Amino acid sequence: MRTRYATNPEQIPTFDTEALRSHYLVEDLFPTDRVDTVYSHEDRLVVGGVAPQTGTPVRLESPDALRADFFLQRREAGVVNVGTGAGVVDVDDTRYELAPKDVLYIGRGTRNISFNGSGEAAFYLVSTPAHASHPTRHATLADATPVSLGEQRTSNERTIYKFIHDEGIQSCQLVLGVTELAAGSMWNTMPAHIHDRRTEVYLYFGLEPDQRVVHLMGEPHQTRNLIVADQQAVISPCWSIHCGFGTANYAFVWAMGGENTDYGDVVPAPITQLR
Ligand SMILES: O=C(O)C(=O)C[C@H](O)C(=O)CO
Ligand SMILES: [Zn+2]
Repeated sequence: MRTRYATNPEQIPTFDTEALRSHYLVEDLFPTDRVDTVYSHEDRLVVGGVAPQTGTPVRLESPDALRADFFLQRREAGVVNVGTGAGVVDVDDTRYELAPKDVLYIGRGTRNISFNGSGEAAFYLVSTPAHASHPTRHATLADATPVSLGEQRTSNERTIYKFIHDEGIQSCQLVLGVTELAAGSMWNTMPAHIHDRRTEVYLYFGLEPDQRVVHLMGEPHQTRNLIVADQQAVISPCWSIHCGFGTANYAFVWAMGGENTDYGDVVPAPITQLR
């Protein structure tokens, strides 16, 4: 398990490109037949990934840093298949087949979780501390709450699929969904926003290997950029905007943890005030 400590917006002017990347960008998150995890001290979010290849079940072990008997002893998790084909997640005695972009919410107290696939599935995991146990739920894009935003004129036409939120799959604090950009639209989350009560992580996927997303972060009056490749994540502290534009089409998983599960609890960062 890798660790990322929390940062303060006053540090941003002192960070060069490498410092920005080492604090906020998560690379190499999908090793073959092994689960990798990153523990962020921003709201204690854990992100993880695995690309199961051989058909052998890959078990989610509890890293020492959690000091737990099993990974979800005091946590809940959302899993999204960000690969190109189906894969299987075994949760205790139940088997879930996840098509690309399917989501599985796994409640606190679940002891045994393993990932199976033969090369096409890639499982992304986001976990937050949990004080109660909610039922495990599998959902497809068709089950999610879709919200259409943006327009072609501003190159930000997109559909936001909300899966885990206060009016969808119930959780303690995890909020999670998937956003798809319309063909020809490049901007996500523009106009941007911040949410002081929640940390957010974006995981970009479905981007061709030779293309990139330019992700903007920082306080609205002091922005920076990170150049992000396919299947890489960006940690966004509560004081930071999080938006980006791709050099080609892409999708992303957004996931939050913190004070509430109210998707709408955001403060807009108007385009004209960005610097
Ligand atoms: O394109 C968008 O706009 C988003 O997907 C925004 C995210 O859902 C988000 O940042 C939620 O706080
Ligand atoms: Zn947000």
